[in-house]
Amino acid sequence: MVLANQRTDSTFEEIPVIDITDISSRDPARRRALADKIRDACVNIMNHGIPEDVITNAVEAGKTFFALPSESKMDLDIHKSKNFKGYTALLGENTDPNGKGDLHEGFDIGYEDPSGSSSERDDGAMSGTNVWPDLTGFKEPVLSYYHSVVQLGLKLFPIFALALDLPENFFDDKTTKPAAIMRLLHYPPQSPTSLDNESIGIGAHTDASQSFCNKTTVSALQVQNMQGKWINAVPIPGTFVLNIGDQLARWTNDVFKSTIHRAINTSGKERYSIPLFFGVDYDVLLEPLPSCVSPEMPAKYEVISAGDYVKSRLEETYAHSADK
Ligand SMILES: O=C(O)CCC(=O)C(=O)O
Ligand SMILES: [Fe+2]
Repeated sequence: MVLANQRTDSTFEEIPVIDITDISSRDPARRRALADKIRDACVNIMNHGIPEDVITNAVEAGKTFFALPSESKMDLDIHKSKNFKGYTALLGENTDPNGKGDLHEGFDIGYEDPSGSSSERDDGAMSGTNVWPDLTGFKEPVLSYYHSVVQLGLKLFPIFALALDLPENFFDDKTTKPAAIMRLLHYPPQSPTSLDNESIGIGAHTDASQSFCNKTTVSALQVQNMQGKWINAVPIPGTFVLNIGDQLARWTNDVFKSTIHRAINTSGKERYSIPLFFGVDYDVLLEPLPSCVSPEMPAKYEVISAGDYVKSRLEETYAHSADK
C-alpha cells in the first residue's frame, strides 16, 4: 500500500513532539497535515486540551488509593471481577511472556456513565461493571480524567482515518460506545544494579489498543525503535505519549506499527502513571482494510471482534496470577 505521504520506517533517536491544536481545525488541509505526523508509532502530543488539574487530581487519587493497606486493595482483586476491573498487586500482571511478573501495582476501570449510574452496559465479551474502593474523593477525579481522555481518543480516530487515506468519518460508526480501559499505576523504585535477574516495572510489550499515557515527571518509559534500540521517553511537562496499538496494526496489516515499550523505574522515586487504552467498539470486527492487503502483502491477522481480542490479551497478561 502506498499512502499519499508514506512515512519512512522509524529509526527515531528521540520521541517527536507534535502540537495537535489542528485536531479541531476547520481547514481540511491542516487536519490532513496533522494526520501525516501522527502515524509514527509513538509521539508526544502537546496542546491536547486536557486541563492540568484534571490530570493532577487523578494522579493524587491514585496515590491515595495505593497508600491503602494491602487487605483493602485486595478486596478489589482484579481476578474476582468480571472482565478485569479492579486491583492488581505487585507482580500480578506479566506483560512480557518471558518475564516473571511486572513491578507495578494497578487499578483498572472500564466505561462508566459520567453521572455515576451503575447500570451495566452491554459490552459483549468485555461486559462487566467497575469496582470502587470506599475512598472519599476518589471516584469523581478518576472518572473525570477517564472521560476527558476518551474524548481526546475519539477526536483522533478521524485523524487516523485521514492518515490511511480513508474518509474522515470511516471510524465514526465503529466508535459509538467508548471501549476504553484506564489504569492507575504505581511503580516502586527499583535498583539499577540487579535488572537482569529481577522484574522490571512493565515488561516489553505492545498495547492491544491505542494508548495515551500522561507524562509523569518520573522517567521510566522506554520505546523501541525499528532497529531494536530502547529510546527513553523523557518527561515533557504538559504532553501525553500516544502509542499506536495492535488494533491499528491489525486494521492496517502492519502498515501502522504497534509500539513496543516497557518501563523501568530506576529513578529512586515512586512513579504514578495513568495510561488509557482506546479502541473501536467491542462488537466491531478488526478486519484488514482492503487497501492494506495485496498478493505481496497477504493478511497477517485473523479477523476477530475487538471485544474478543482485548479479552484474550487481558487473559494472557493475568494468567500467571489467576490461581494465587
Ligand atoms: O506507565 C507507563 O508509562 C506505561 C504503562 C504501559 O505501558 C501499560 O500499562 O501498558
Ligand atoms: Fe503499554
